[in-house]
Amino acid sequence: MTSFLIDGFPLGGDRVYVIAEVGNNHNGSLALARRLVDAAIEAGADCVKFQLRNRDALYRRKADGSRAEDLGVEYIQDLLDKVELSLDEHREVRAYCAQKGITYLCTPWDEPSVDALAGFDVAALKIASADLCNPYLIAKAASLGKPLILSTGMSFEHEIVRAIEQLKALGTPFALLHCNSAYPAPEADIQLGYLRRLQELHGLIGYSGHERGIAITLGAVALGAKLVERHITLDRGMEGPDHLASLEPGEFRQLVDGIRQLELALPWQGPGRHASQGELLNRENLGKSVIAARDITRGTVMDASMLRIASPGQGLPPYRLPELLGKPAGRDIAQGDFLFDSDLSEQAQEQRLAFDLPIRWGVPVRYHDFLDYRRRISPDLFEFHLSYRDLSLKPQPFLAAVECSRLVVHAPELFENSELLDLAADDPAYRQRSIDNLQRVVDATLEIGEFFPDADARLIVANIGGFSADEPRPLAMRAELYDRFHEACRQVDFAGTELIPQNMAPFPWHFGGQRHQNIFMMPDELAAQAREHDLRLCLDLSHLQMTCFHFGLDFQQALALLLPHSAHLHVADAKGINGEGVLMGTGDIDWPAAWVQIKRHPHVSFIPEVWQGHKDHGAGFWSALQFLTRLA
Ligand SMILES: C=C(OP(=O)(O)O)C(=O)O
Repeated sequence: MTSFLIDGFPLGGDRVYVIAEVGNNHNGSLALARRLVDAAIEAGADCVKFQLRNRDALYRRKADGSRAEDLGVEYIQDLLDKVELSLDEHREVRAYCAQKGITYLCTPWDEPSVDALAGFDVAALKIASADLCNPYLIAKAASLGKPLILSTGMSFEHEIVRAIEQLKALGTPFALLHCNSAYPAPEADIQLGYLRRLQELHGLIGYSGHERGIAITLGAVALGAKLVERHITLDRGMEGPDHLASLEPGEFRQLVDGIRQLELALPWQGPGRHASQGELLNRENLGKSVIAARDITRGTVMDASMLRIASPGQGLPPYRLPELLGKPAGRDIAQGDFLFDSDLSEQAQEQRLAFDLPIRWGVPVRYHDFLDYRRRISPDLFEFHLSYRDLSLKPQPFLAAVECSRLVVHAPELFENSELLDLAADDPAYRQRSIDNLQRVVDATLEIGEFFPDADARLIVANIGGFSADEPRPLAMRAELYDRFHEACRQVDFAGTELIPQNMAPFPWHFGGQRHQNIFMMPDELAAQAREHDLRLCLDLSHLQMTCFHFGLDFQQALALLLPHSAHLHVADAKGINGEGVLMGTGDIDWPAAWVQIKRHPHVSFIPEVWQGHKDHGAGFWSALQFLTRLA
């Protein structure tokens, strides 16, 4: 086991440990040292590190006390004369770090410095590259019983192996940092790929970088570095040995942000490659499928001339076309229709289906498939998912009267000119267009409503907006966003329809990409909105689960809070933060517990809203409804 804790931080996990190395960049000034601690905290570092030298012990002296050295050593010694902090000042810096709540680490450059740090209650010790080949200092540092971080710059592999063997024999937990000890280090000398070799030698590796910029250090993280050390300075132009190889605070912040992004991007849920939820959405829209090249009547044996490949990607993928050849069509397939898995089986399709469920249920439909569904099921409701194009169609040709006790219409998310519905938009003109669009949805709902004479309610589900592109809006803005939404609603003539805003997940997908949601997301806010504004909600359980997952909330508690305020449910499971709409039982929701709660609220209705449920004549919806029937 190579991982260990530094001050409670588990090294070796998904999160990278970021060390802001002050080294001597304080230039001997206690005030500057404190400012660098503040800058490191501000930049998001996990730890701030210093260097401690006992100059008498560290450097040799001739018998006469002189220190005549080569030019290079003399230059370094002269610089160090100017930039050291006294031991008392180091103690003050250590106390300042404790006060500010950031881990303090230090590199002792000699044995008396190890002794001094023994009194500092350090969480770990760093061994500089210059001491990797110094088993005496390594042994002395290990004697404190703390974990060690060792840099491997300026050394040869046999020296690294020797240090590893020494520490293993001592039983000291340690990490090894790949490093090139030039300040700044030329890119071509860094040999970042050596990280892979280092990882073979020892499982826990990191990178101590002295190059310019942040790209190479980010690359080190991509190659497996679990610790990263970079110098921090307030001004790269200052005099001192390390400033030129340091990052200024803004750059350090960019480095930390980049590392945190990589932490999200690097984990791989193998084996194999899985398409993400966002990709699946895009695959549906952009991908290709097998479709009928002409009308195929039931029983006709299919051959290549009857099939072709076209977009979108909602049917069988192109590489499965050969499986259909020689099979008799199990149904009448119209030219342009997708072919599905069910077209590969001999089983009769399109039989009627019935579900025995304790609350009112329905399925999502588009105008063009409504009559198909109506032939196969007798649900309590249909939920029409409208696109903005549908709003310019007359619904009459697509519909027939039904005896449903409820009508639900899902407003389009996207309108002309790629504009999302946003009743809380910053731009008043944009908001006005959203209001007008919502009014068009109301008008369409009234027309569809004529086919639902027995409906007790004509509900309009809407994702009402309040999202942002690059980052969440400040918390303090939420009240204003809600106010804008309510003001917008006052301008719509609902004419006997009822708007039920849908709760959203923290990162909704728009145009196949991720956004940040700011309102109608947190359970307590949703409940307060419903109470204070006499609103009923469309509660999307998959969104709710993702919200609870992201913010560490209890899903069942949130459900209990929101069911009394809900008119209608979208029922699907969710996995993690982005696995939206997965089939029940394949995600994170405890369904038996959720279903017991839902059954206590007979006023709600629901549709299964599982991802791609409509495909293959609603195969996903039927599985979802059967799953719930078994729970009921
Ligand atoms: C010089 C140091 O380390 P590195 O060799 O990683 O630059 C140090 O920790 O003081």
